[in-house]
Amino acid sequence: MAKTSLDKSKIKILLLEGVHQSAVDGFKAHGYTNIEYHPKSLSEADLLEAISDAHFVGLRSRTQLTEKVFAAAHKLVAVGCFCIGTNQVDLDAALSRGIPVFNAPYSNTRSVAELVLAETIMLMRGIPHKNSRCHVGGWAKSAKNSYEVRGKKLGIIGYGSIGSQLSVLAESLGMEVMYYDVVTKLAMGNAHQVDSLDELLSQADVVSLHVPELPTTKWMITKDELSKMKPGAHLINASRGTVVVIEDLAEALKSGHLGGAAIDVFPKEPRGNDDEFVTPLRGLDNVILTPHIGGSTMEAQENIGKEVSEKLIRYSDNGTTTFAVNFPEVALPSHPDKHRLLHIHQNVPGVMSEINRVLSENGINVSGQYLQTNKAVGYVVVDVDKAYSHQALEALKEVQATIRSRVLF
Ligand SMILES: NC(=O)c1ccc[n+]([C@@H]2O[C@H](COP(=O)([O-])OP(=O)(O)OC[C@H]3O[C@@H](n4cnc5c(N)ncnc54)[C@H](O)[C@@H]3O)[C@@H](O)[C@H]2O)c1
Ligand SMILES: O=C(O)[C@H](O)COP(=O)(O)O
Repeated sequence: MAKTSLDKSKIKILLLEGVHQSAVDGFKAHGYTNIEYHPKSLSEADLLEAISDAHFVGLRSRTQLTEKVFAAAHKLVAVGCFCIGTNQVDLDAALSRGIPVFNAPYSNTRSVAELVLAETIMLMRGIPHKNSRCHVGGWAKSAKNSYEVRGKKLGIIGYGSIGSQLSVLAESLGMEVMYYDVVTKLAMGNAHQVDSLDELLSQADVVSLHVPELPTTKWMITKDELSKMKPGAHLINASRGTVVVIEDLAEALKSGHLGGAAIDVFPKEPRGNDDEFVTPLRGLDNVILTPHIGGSTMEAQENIGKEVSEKLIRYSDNGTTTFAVNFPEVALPSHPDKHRLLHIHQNVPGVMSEINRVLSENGINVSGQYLQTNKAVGYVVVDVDKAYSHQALEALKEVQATIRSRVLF
């Protein structure tokens, strides 16, 4: 008799880095009960073991999914980044194995923008120093180097989801906003785009970084860029730790060239809350240090948990890949009364005709077919009568250039 439902208890979901309970609830509500949950990231050795029989993995910014890890993940079907950044995942290694990667591109953007706005005010008022004096019994009551943000210049590097929201919030406080981006971006309110990074650095009272980690943003801010900032200006980085050469920043702060900094992300971050945090910025009382919590609010984490688990569940149940960051995007209708075959192959000429040939040679009637490709990979979805799905899957496996195929009941 044809199988009509998948045994979801056999599908292992590996959740790392304390992703929100909303993700666990989402999986369970859809019948996925085999969930291995870890409140922090795993060492590489533990990760290799845990992922070896996992079908889905959910992680945040700390876990590195390298080529080596993918090579050990023999059953992996999809990856969920429960955050914005996907730089911790080797997206090409995933793609070459037919593994889509999903993320949550918007859910924590407001949280980051709010934090940066607050830090802008704190830095302009010299609060880090005043706060630390009070904590040791001092009393630094003074207006020296303490300014309103109204009328001051905020320079935003990277005017995407976070940068543009920050722009609106900062303007509501009367700040003049300028931004630098490699793409021409529509200005929010009265903000204006500048032509070069140098132009922004030389004018802004506060510079805030909101670029993704890319080869082109790696070590984007070195002592050269810092030296171009106005004396007494402040730097905020809540993007990625590899964007700023942290030793150079420490020097610029110690020399007094910069007035202060607020740093949320670091080239080296501890694996969990029990590990020591080491940075040359420790002990500088004009610096706000936060443990990569720009997006860590209850609202953001709950929303991210729901959003990414939904994307993984939709892919698992129905094959839909919309909003995958590395994979051909296919939005699929439900498939009542049919079985659905998913076929992922290298994107070379002739695969579609071969698929249709093997299906027709096996006498399989196709009731729906969907295709999308990107540069490297093609993704074909075929709906067939239930009685034929096993035979069709075997036939599809014979197609040359197949990376993987599976059936949804
Ligand atoms: N601290 C945290 O907890 C936290 C939370 C969320 C996101 N982030 C980080 O913030 C980054 C930005 O988030 P987003 O949602 O605004 O991303 P986004 O993709 O919406 O925007 C990024 C912008 O940077 C621009 N850009 C790319 N390269 C550039 C360059 N060399 N110079 C100038 N501009 C450049 C892009 O054109 C884009 O407009 C994420 O990639 C992530 O790494 C950190
Ligand atoms: O990319 C992101 O969304 C942020 O860096 C947040 O990462 P986290 O989930 O590890 O806090």
